[in-house]
Amino acid sequence: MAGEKEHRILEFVKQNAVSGDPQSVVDHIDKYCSQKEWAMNVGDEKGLILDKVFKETNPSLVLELGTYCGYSALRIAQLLKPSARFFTIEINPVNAAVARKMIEFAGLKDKIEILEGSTEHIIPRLRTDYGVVHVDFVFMDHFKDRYLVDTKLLEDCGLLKKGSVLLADNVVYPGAPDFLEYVRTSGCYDCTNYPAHVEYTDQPDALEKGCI
Ligand SMILES: Oc1cc(-c2ccc(F)cc2)cc2cncnc12
Ligand SMILES: [Mg+2]
Repeated sequence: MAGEKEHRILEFVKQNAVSGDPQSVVDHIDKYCSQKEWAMNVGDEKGLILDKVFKETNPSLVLELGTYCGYSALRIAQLLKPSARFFTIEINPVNAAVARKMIEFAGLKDKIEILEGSTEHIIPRLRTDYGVVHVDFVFMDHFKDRYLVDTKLLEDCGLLKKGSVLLADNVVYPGAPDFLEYVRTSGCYDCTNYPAHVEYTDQPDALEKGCI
């Protein structure tokens, strides 16, 4: 049944991590998913790259595509400046429900706005429904076949500006070849590749940064 593993991850966190301590929650998700059941969190190795790129950007408006259980949302929310706003979009209602409970347990529910639905539906409504003018930092970690179309949707909605940063997970495995081709050849992005591995494995993967 969809969602069972995600509920087991949440239960392990609630039984073992320190309530109100986001890093304890992040560490315990990594512990469970590296020792008990693999799950598609960005993980500790790629998470440190996410942290580094995020800190270099110091964004005021952050968008994540693909919340899952809230792991990367917690990493990001720990680094947000006080005035920043952070939206994360999750299409799967079971994952969104687990993420809400995970984020509440970590004590960061006031920092993170989880938007439940498709990127296709929500991105065009960010300006009218949430007052978003521009997005400074986008972490892409959702369906790989949505990376390119959602990048173009963000462009077409006027949500990206000079200085906006896209950071995409899994550009090697499972891979997002059309997205990579576009950001590297469109002439609009200055790209950097960060080689790493699929979370909790030795399978090669990478993050790709595209700066406007
Ligand atoms: O980080 C990720 C990894 C994998 C994945 C799946 C199967 C496999 F064998 C290896 C890796 C899938 C993802 C889907 N959405 C977001 N992130 C993901
Ligand atoms: Mg991923």
